[in-house]
Amino acid sequence: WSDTRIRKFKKEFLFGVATSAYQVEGAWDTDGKGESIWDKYLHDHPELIADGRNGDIACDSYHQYKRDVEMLRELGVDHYRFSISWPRVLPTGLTNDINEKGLQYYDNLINELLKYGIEPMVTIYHFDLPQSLQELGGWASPLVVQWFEDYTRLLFDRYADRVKFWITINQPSFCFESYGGITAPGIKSKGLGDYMCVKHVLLAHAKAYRLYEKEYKNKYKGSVGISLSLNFGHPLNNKTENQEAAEIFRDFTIGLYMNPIWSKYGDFPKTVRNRVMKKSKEQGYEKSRLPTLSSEEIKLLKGSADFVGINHYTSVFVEARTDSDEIFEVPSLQDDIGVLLTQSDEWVSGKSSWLKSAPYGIYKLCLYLNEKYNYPQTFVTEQGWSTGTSLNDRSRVDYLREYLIALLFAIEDGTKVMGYTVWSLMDNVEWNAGTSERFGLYEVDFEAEEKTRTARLSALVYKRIIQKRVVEKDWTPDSWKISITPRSERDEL
Ligand SMILES: CCCCCCCCCCCCC/C=C/[C@@H](O)[C@@H](N)CO[C@@H]1O[C@H](CO)[C@@H](O)[C@H](O)[C@H]1O
Repeated sequence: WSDTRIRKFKKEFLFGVATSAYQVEGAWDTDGKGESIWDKYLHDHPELIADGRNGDIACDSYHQYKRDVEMLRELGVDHYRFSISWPRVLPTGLTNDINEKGLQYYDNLINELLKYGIEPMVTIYHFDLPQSLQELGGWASPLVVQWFEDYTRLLFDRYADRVKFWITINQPSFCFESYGGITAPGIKSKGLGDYMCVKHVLLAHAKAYRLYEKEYKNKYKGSVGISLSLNFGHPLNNKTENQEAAEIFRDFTIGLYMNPIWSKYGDFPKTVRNRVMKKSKEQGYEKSRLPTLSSEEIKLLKGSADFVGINHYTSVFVEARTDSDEIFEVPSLQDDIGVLLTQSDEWVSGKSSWLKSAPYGIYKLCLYLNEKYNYPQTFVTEQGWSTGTSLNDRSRVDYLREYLIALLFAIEDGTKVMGYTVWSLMDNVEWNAGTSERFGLYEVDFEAEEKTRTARLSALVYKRIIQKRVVEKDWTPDSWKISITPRSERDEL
């Protein structure tokens, strides 16, 4: 990015931060909340948590939500993306038992946000399925589509008058970790259960979208989208086989979710269907391990989103391999894709092993989506950087600035982006990594009873970017104290 022209985010561009219920709320069994798959998984397997800290208490946002909103006001954000815990509002997962105290908690949070002019952006599902539904088959069962629709209706009935941004599901690609035995519920069904899960997640999303479209949209005028994990695969070099390998990788990691909703003909990408079918036959399966979508399902899915939520953290290089079955488990997504992934040693590393900074990845991703899906409406719903504990998070500042600059270039080249959301407002429970990887603009002292939150350098820098709508590479704050800027003053800046 050598040219020095100053690029600005428009006034209507929304800046925000994100969290999710399991990662911040704590209060795992308070006020009638049911057990989630993450409660069970980490209670049963404490040895899997890097530093032994699970989500039982986390940031205690269930009790400290007013402090969370105060931090949002200090940052001066336009929106706050948070998720609703399904088992907190429906302890059995089904609507036979509605937990009023759970619903009240989100009422309070939403009202507190609106009181200060902060737009709530609600994720309906962020990985924490009620354990009782897991025992009935979870996301591998087709019944989950109806369960999800019933749960969603409850939320729309209760909150749609105040919530204008809805995200049905966070990252359907969770299926590959959940059914790869890596994350809750820890089921090992690679190349089979994971694909069933993807199909049902997409259908659940589409049903929720159609429900809003039919019964709530006219009245409340909100938008419903889905957040996808869209990291970018660059070919390792210009060799044709690596270019093709990168395209296959993108079909499996982007197209698998985007094609059914955003492509002209719908359905999973042809390359993915053909590849999994061929491998399945070779492996002795009569039918493809990738479930088919019926013509009604294709119709239901096509066009079922007002925006695509982009969760983008990093990039990979993709290299063609012919011997993938010797490297990866068979069957598995990795074997079906059949490529080798690497990251450059020159990319700065975050605290998470997979997280390296390659800002041009978001630019390339945006242009790829524009070309492939005809300039879809997007919203960056997550982007973030992990460190250890320190208030001086220079590497996060660099990461944020460089990615935002790359995003400005993508906007200039025609990408339709409504807003940007930093993961995360504060340090939280990073799933199996516990609190060993910190993603927060605010540091959280998990040892302290009140889970004290303190602004990091990145919080001050992000506040400044939001105020000025430009990314100033050399700006440093005079003091590390953060305080609330009244909205009226902010709007004058
Ligand atoms: C020499 C070895 C080289 C290996 C190179 C291969 C590395 C591939 C890495 C690709 C990235 C895969 C993992 C990506 C994960 C993220 O996209 C995912 N974690 C995003 O999920 C959200 O992230 C937040 C932070 O992790 C999380 O807290 C939040 O709940 C998720 O929504």
